[in-house]
Amino acid sequence: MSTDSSPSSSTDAASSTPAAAEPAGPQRCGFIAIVGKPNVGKSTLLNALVGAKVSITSRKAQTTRHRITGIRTEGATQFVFVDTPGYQTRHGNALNRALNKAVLGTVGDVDLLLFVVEAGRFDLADAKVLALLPPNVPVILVANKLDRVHRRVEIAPWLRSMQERYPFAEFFPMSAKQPRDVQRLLALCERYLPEQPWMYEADDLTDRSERFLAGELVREKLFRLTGDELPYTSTVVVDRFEQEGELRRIAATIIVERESHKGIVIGEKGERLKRIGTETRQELEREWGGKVFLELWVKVRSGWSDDEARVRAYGYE
Ligand SMILES: Nc1nc2c(ncn2[C@@H]2O[C@H](COP(=O)(O)OP(=O)(O)OP(=O)(O)O)[C@@H](O)[C@H]2O)c(=O)[nH]1
Repeated sequence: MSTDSSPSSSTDAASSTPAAAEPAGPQRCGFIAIVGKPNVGKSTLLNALVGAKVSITSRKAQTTRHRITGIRTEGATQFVFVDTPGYQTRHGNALNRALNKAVLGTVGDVDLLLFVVEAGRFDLADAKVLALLPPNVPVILVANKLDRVHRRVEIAPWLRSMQERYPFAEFFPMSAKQPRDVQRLLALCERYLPEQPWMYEADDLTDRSERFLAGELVREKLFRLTGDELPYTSTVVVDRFEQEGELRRIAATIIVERESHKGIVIGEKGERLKRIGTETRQELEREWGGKVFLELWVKVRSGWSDDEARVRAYGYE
């Protein structure tokens, strides 16, 4: 079993090569999917690996619904990351069927899988994701949130028990919040990517549009600021995105299932909705370096998550 606590000198060299330098060897490029049950830290890890905010994070489970590609180019290697929605097993409605399809569609055609769990833990929800992994793709077990494990001696026997569950290619205990761990994981991933020309420009971060990012950020603020009050079936649709010089005009609608949820989103005297808007606008302005005009609406569409056609219309398939 390799726990990769001591990366070889060749990977050290690769990880310390500045991104701008002319790559020495042949180009490498490949797809990496990050999978795992909700809330294990997939989005945090993706952002850390890419080195920029491309996927939203939240303490609330189930915030990532779309496939998001983050790209990192370092030395001669281009890592193309694919984030997947948390695998949903509790409900069988149309929204969840679409989510599960997205997971299955993503994992089959990648070069490497990062299966993320919380270090020292493995439960039924983890097992259900593990059961979906295709046998022909190498899988690194990422035991995340190691900083939360107080009794480190228990990690070795836990890793051995994990070894019996699946033929993992590597075992990697880490914390997605620890930059040194992230850099070591990147070096490890590099070894699994094929020699082939890059698919993107060296400075591309994501192939998702600004419009998409705007919707994701509204969703992030929505869930952050409503805590556990709002069910995950609420969503955001960007109705309008226009750019005039440095100014972006955005109109978005938060869609909820019940009148009572609408009240939660709007808050007392409209305070909460206002805060969701302000925080989103400020973050987008920082990200793009230009002014943003953001209009937010809240609409009730009861039963939308049970309606296949609507789920498709909102972009989940
Ligand atoms: N202490 C600690 N917390 C972490 C670490 N990685 C992630 N977290 C926290 O765990 C929570 C969930 O992280 P996310 O990145 O949103 O998890 P996710 O797996 O993408 O969640 P879904 O989108 O629901 O599938 C957040 O509060 C993170 O800050 C870590 O290494 N250590």
